Amino acid sequence: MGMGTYSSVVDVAVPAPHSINIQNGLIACFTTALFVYYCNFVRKSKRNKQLDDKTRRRKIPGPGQHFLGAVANILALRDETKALKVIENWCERYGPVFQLNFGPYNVTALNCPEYVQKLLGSKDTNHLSKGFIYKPFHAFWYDGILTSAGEKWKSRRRILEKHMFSFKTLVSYMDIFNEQGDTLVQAIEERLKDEKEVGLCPLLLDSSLNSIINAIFGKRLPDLESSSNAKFSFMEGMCRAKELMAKRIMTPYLLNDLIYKLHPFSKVQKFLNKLARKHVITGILDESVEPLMNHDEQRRHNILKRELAAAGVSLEGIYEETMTLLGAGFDTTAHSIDFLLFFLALHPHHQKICRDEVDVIFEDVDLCTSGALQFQALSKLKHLEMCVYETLRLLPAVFLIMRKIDAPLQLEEDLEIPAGSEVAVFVPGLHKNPKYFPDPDKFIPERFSPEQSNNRHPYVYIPFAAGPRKCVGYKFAMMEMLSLTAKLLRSFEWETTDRFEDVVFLPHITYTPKTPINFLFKKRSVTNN
Ligand code: HEM
Repeated sequence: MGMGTYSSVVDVAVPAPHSINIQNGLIACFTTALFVYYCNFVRKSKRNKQLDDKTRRRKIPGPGQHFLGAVANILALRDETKALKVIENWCERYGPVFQLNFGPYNVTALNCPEYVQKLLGSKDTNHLSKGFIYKPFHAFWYDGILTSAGEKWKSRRRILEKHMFSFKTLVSYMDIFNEQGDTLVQAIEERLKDEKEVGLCPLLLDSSLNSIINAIFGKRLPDLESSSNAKFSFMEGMCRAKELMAKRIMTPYLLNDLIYKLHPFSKVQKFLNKLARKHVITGILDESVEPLMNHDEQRRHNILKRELAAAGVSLEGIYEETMTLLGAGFDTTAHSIDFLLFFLALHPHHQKICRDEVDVIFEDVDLCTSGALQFQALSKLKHLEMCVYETLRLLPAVFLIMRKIDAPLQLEEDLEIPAGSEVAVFVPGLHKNPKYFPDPDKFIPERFSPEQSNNRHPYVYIPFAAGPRKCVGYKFAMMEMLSLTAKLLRSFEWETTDRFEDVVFLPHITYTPKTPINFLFKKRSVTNN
């Protein structure tokens, strides 16, 4: 979400003067709401204790297992610049399973591949619903495939897999990634005229949002923004929505509907929702706004709308899936590319191996025609692919996965997580476990060579999750990361003045650098066939 680029959600302050009237009545309402929240908290704590006594036979350790633990844990995570490190430390300290009270929520964290497989690999529909942290997502993406469950989730997922992410459709996206790669190269060249150091985050966010909009609708960001006539850009709205979601998750009393309704954040949410609707309905879902399209784009044109409508999904349903795909796919991929370029800058030796690999491809007319990478070229980028995997191991954009289980989850003979529990997987807990990845903080792409990864447990490395709810866009994201980085490797060499240990990552739904990572690019002189 490029927080160095976009100002904080608190200063959105867009719905200005009359919001002050609301705040006058707010203090009285807030006291009432706090009381309701407290009652709810006591009720839930009692219920959790009953569940514990009834079903668990083994005592599970964890931070804050005392009278004020729920509050102590909130305080421990309050500083967002340290929150990710705090959870990493808990994972290291408490081992394969631990218990965590977070305000009124009692969370069981699974932290070893065997247990994680039991949860994420389960096909039992009672284990597929999402946990409480997804509540703020509903406010913006409604009940789209990321948050929905049951039959609705199953049928929509089937449609997306069949029509948007099938092998044939994925191959047709290569023209999008080529176009975005060339645009990115040009944009960097432009920036180099005035600036020595370039932060790529805003360019990458634009690029990945464009890729998804083009893939789903055969349109581009300017099509969407010019037709809607809104003052705030769509991108700015999306970034602020994510920041607001993150703030709500980290402040659990805001997950209470009554308190949230009275809080100024809900006003900001309404404003952002109105903005998104304006952009998306008039800019992309409205067929009367016809963009300029090439042949592939015409074939794909409004693929999501067409296929969902054919399955009887209403316009509202199409809107929620559109927002879900745009929201789930844009900053995850953009930040991952930013991190990959950062690691390649910090490790010039790996950058060189990747560039040599890319040069061979660009000089082969079957794999790269007139500078356009062909789909089959991507499978030749072996070292680059390992670098992508290693980047996603060290900085998995989606660091937390949660389920609310509606049936007990048996982990061991004497260890059962009761129905109704909130169960979490903190991805870096697995990815940084030295038992599976020796020297876990080091960037060593060779860990993902076939020889080194063949015997690894399949649930120890899960940047795209795993099992039935694995990321539906993971192949799309991999293609995008490989193609864009290949284009950059062909056109530039780069370094960075930043040190890894100085970059602060914030838990803003996805791993987000607090300030932009800066690059020093040097243009290469190469001519493409
Ligand atoms: C590097 C890029 C990406 C990463 C690391 C990533 C990671 C993930 C993870 C870990 C999940 C599981 C979340 C959970 O169960 O709570 C997920 C789900 C999802 N992702 Fe991605 N993702 C990426 C890119 C994309 C892209 C490009 C799209 C769409 C174009 C996308 C769409 C989705 C959707 C719709 C889901 C929900 C799937 C379901 O619940 O059935 N993601 N992603």
